[in-house]
Amino acid sequence: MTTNPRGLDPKGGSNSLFPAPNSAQRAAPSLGGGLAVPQRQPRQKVALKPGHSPLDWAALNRNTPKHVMRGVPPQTPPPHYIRISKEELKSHKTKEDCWTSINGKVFNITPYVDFHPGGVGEIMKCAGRDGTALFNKYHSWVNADRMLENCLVGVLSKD
Ligand code: HEM
Repeated sequence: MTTNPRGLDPKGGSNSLFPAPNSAQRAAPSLGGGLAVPQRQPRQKVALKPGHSPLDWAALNRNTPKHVMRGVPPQTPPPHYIRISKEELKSHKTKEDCWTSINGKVFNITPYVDFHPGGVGEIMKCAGRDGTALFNKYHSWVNADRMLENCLVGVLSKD
């Protein structure tokens, strides 16, 4: 049987494998030559409580008044008027009353904690303090501003 130059068999026979079984473009099965492919640890999946998917989080945001998500009285001025000191931030560090700061913004993450795909233990590491570095270490691609927009309490003061 003849094959074309790329080793493809137009009739789809056993020669049609591409890349060819011994090609350098294939990942090496293990030891013994070929390309070395770094083996990643399997992702540790966290089981969230029922009703805590990202879609449920979106629904909660749609159906809950903003001041409730912010955890503030209804007449509280909008977030850009509210300055929050580090001391004040520190006083909100329990699961029932949990704030964190990311990129200078202070969020009430109390309603979000049980929705966190990385688990409660992980997100609580940023409770009551600036969580920017931890946040970026694990998932700099996640858009916290968007995900937590209704939970924005105010702005972290510089002093
Ligand atoms: C308010 C802060 C946070 C928000 C909004 C947030 C949000 C998220 C989101 C959306 C994911 C899913 C990402 C994906 O599947 O691509 C995730 C996963 C994760 N988060 Fe967070 N997170 C926050 C804080 C933290 C902190 C402080 C830590 C660590 C100390 C952390 C550790 C993780 C880990 C380990 C995962 C799992 C990553 C994986 O499945 O590979 N997160 N988080």
